[in-house]
Formats: sequence, C-alpha cells, structure tokens
Amino acid sequence: MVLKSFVDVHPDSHFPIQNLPFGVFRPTETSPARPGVAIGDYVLDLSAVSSAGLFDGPILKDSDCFCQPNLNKFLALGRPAWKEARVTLQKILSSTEPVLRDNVALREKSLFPMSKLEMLLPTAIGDYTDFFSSLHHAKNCGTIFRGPQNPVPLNWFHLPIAYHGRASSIVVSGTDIIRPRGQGHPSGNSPPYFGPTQKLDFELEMAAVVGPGNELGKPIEVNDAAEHIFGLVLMNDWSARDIQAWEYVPLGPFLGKSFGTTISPWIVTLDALEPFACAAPEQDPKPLPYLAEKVSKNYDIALEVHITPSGQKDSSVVTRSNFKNLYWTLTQQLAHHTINGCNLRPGDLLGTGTISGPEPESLGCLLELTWNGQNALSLNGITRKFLEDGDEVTITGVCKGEEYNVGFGTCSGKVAPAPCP
Ligand SMILES: O=C(O)/C=C/C(=O)CC(=O)CC(=O)O
Ligand SMILES: [Ca+2]
Ligand SMILES: [Mg+2]
Repeated sequence: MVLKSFVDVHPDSHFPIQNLPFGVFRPTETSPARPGVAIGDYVLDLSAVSSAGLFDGPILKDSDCFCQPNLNKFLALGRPAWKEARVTLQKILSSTEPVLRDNVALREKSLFPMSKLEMLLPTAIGDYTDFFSSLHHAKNCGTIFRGPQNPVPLNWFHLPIAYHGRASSIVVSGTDIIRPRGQGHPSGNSPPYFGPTQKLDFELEMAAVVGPGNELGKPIEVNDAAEHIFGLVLMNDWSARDIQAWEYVPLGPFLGKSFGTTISPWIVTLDALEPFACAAPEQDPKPLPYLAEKVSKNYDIALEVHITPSGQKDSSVVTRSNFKNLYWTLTQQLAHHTINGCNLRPGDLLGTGTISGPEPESLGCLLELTWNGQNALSLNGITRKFLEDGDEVTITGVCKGEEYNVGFGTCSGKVAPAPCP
C-alpha cells in the first residue's frame, strides 16, 4: 500500500507525502518567517507543529530548530535529526493518523494554502560554490570560449573544477534579475565597451544544501560525504556571457555571474530522492583515491527550462535535460571542496554546474543552444539569441515514479532592465 496523506494531493503534484521538501515562508507580509514542508497545495508550519509538541522523538523534542527564521539550526543537527523529522511528519500527515487530521484548531493554525503565502530563502547562505560537472557543458563552453583544440582541459577529468560564487546575491524564485552592466570585448585589438550586457543567459543547475559541515583543517571523507548533504534545490546561475568572456582570464568567473543567482524555495531531501537514485557514469581515468567512492550515485531528475518571452502569455520549452547527466557526483564535489581543509558550514550551497546532456535539445544554457548567438532559437515564432528585458525563465525538476512524483516545484526569474547610466 502506498502511503497517503489526509491532505488531498493531486496525482501530478510534486509534493506528495513521500516528498515533504523543507522551505521557509511567511503566511502574511507582516508575520515572522518560519520553516515549513510542502504537502500537495499546502504548507505545513513546522513552528506550529513543534509548539503543539508533535516532534516527540529524542533529538527534536526539546529543540527550537523549527522556531527559527531559517533552516540552518536544523541542518546543523545532521541526518539522525532529518530522519526523525521525516518519520514524524509522514506519520502526522498520513491518512490513518488522527492527531492532526481530526484536530480542526491545530489544522487551521498549521496548514496554509501555498498560493496565499510568501516563500523566502530557506537558509542563510554563508558561502556558495559553483562546480562545472557536466562533460557536455564543459566541452561546449571550451569550444566556444577557447576553440575546438582541446576544449576540455586535462585537469577536468581528475578533479571537479569549481569557482567561488557570490552568496550575497542569491535570491529566491520569483525575484526579478536586473540586467547587469559591465565591460565586454568585441574581438581582436578593439577596445572594450561598457554598458548593459548584450549576452544575458540562464544556466540550468541544481545545488546541494550542506548539513553539519566540517571543522577547519578536517576534510570530509568521500564515503561520508552524503551525511553532509541535506538535499537539493533547482538553481539558475544567470550569466552575462560578454562580461564573462572578457574578465575570466586568468582567475575565472566574477562580475559576469555575481549579479544574481536564483534558487527554488523547496529543498528536496536526499531521503526523498533515494527511490530515484541511479548509478553515476563510469569515470575514466579512475579518480585519485580521495575521490574514489564505494557507491557512485546520481539521481534520475527530469529537468526542463521554459522561457516566457516579454509581453507573451505562453512559455516555450527550450531544453530538457536530466541530473543524471553529471559526471562528478555531489559527494565527490563535497569531498574535493574540503580536501585542503576548507570548512563547509550548515546552509552552504554547492551548485552542480550547468546540466547539459548529449543531445542538442538537452543543452543547459543559451550560450550552447544558440552557439554564442550564432543561431537564433524560435519560441512560438519569437526569436531569441540571448535574454531580453521582460523575459521570464523557469526551471522545473521532477522524479517521475509509478505511484507518485517527487518534484522541486519551479525556479523562476524575470529580467528587469539595466539601471539608467
Ligand atoms: O568554460 C568556461 O570558461 C566557463 C563556463 C561557465 O560558465 C562556468 C560555470 O558557471 C560552470 C557551470 O555552470 O558549469
Ligand atoms: Ca554555473
Ligand atoms: Mg550566478
């Protein structure tokens, strides 16, 4: 028998009782932020559940981790607490358990229609790193930025390459992204220009949310790394390709990326994703021992990007990809990040890098889809090489099971014009 909730959940919903993703919301503009889990079209307020004494397991019974404006304190408690919370929440939301189902007053205090509330960033993000783990993306970007001879650098096959992103400009889905201004360089010996980016792009990504983390100087072993990953969100690493191409030599992405990064509000836990785990690709050459894992795991998460062009009602799908296209696993990324002793802290965000697949329809950004603006895309008859002001980009992700889906909802942002000079 498949577990069912007393809350009505549509069969296509991303949020059945098997998912229970964690987020932070406020019921009204003036009420304080608090953690919640999504169930169907509702959000269950975890501060209310906690105040009612329903978290009665040994770790959570005396904890105030759900009476906080973000999930950091809960994340720091680690997997035993996450499992305990999931067991309690699946129990009190199930169709056969009366404690919440039959308590009208508590239900009114704790269950809110999702359409009427405001979702916030789920964690306070101290640090954000973005990896480069899709071979298809690395090959295509290498060819476009550096030419077809050796598009993938030799180090790529030996370590998960990354750059340090900017945590301060991470925003929750639904926030406008202001077109950045900056320097670009047309070609050859011509002087650089300055102005609003002419090559604004999205990047289809996911990101891991770090749990307990590690002390400075004490790396996390690759086979223990999953204990430090709470779950995943959808992510759009907005990129200004003209700024990026000019500035990145030799230190890597900077202002071409740091003007805004959007994440989805719901963190889907690794526990909820487990039924959709699959083998990660075979790695050749074999990684060094500190990156060699006993079990090399990916997840079968179908990903789509839709663009609604400025002034239009309808969106068009511009790419269909899958999380399982990644070469380096989340656990290898995390172990590599800490191998030099660098400390990760609860709530840190590790982007996977753009998730491009092998087919032309599965490329994860416009840079690849239009080959740096050489070929326009048609969106219901409207053409685009890069994003225009007013365009809205929406990423979705879902694991499709036989009896239920485990999904991420959406991650969207609309492009707002650059500030006047
Ligand atoms: O090939 C490059 O020089 C850089 C490519 C990127 O855009 C970097 C990045 O954000 C990594 C990624 O999303 O995979
Ligand atoms: Ca990126
Ligand atoms: Mg970014």
